[in-house]
Amino acid sequence: MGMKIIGVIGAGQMGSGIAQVCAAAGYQVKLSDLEQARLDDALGKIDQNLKRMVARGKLDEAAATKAMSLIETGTDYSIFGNSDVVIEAATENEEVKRSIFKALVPKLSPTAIIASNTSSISITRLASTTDRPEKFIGMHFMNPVPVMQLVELIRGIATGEETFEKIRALALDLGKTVAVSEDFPAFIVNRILLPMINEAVYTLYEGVGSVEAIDTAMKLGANHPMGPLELADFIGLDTCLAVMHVLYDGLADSKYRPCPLLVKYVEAGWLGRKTNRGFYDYSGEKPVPTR
Ligand SMILES: CC(=O)CC(=O)SCCNC(=O)CCNC(=O)[C@H](O)C(C)(C)COP(=O)(O)OP(=O)(O)OC[C@H]1O[C@@H](n2cnc3c(N)ncnc32)[C@H](O)[C@@H]1OP(=O)(O)O
Ligand SMILES: NC(=O)C1=CN([C@@H]2O[C@H](COP(=O)(O)OP(=O)(O)OC[C@H]3O[C@@H](n4cnc5c(N)ncnc54)[C@H](OP(=O)(O)O)[C@@H]3O)[C@@H](O)[C@H]2O)C=CC1
Repeated sequence: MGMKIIGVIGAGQMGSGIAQVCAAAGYQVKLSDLEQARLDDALGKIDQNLKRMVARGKLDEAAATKAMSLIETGTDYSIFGNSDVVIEAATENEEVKRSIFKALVPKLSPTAIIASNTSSISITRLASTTDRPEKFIGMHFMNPVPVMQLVELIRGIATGEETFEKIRALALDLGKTVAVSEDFPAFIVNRILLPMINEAVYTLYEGVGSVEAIDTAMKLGANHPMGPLELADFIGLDTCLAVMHVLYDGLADSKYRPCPLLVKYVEAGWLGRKTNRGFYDYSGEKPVPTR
């Protein structure tokens, strides 16, 4: 039986993007977060994105209206009772994810798959906190979800082949391309990308270049679509730091040491675009470098 109903936990930038692409592909979507206000924000953002796609001729109006009508929100996990798969996209924190799975599992149908969009945390370890490690998998979308082509798939040690095939088919049906990673800290993309971003923060910290110089250098010198500091702000500095901690702890190599300046920004609550301040200040019309 094919999948029909997809649950999404966490309505931040990733959860809302995942909900959008699933609904646009015709799946029924159940989206949850801690606060209804956050869910209303997410619905607003999804609606805006779909309307932009209509304006650019990428989607017809009826399809956008249909997609919006397929998304149901709620703050209680009972909305996931008939979901075929639940994709967890809450904050990058192992304790948060563990407590979500603990509360979620009793509400699920026994056949439901749990997929985590974690950027870095061991799928094997997360799976072991549930009653269904063979039905647990890493399904790692990239940001912005509607635009980025890749989904990384990560099998935990116990992930069943049927689970893997179902989730691979889902990713393909969403129009994505799959790359398979083994279950090691931060998988493939973030094992490579986040140390680069962390190094860019060290480059700033040591005074090698200004925010603007570093981002201009990498955009024009290496043809990256965004500079590394702009990208860090886009990902969220809390998420960047969390991934560096997982790399540092999981691989026990000092080369993954989080830059103290990154730590300080997160401690200040300067998390990037989502808080209007990170390496850039986003409160005005155009982002302004802060160093
Ligand atoms: C941390 C992790 O675990 C893993 C990660 O995700 S790491 C982050 C991975 N992502 C990246 O590296 C992104 C790097 N940046 C880029 O590729 C580009 O800057 C970008 C695609 C985000 C924007 O591209 P751009 O050419 O500068 O901007 P723009 O022309 O405005 O956008 C291109 C298209 O994307 C759409 N778009 C841009 N941002 C969007 C968003 N947040 N949501 C939905 N659509 C978006 C635009 O509407 C536009 O669509 P059209 O072609 O229909 O006009
Ligand atoms: N940012 C990125 O570029 C990428 C991130 N990811 C991963 O996706 C996940 C989400 O990241 P992202 O969307 O950026 O983060 P955001 O901070 O934008 O969103 C996280 C959301 O989860 C909510 N949340 C926190 N705790 C719970 C809970 N117990 N139950 C339900 N919801 C909860 C948060 O609510 P509140 O704000 O109220 O705490 C927030 O709305 C993380 O695992 C991250 O590593 C994966 C790929 C790319």
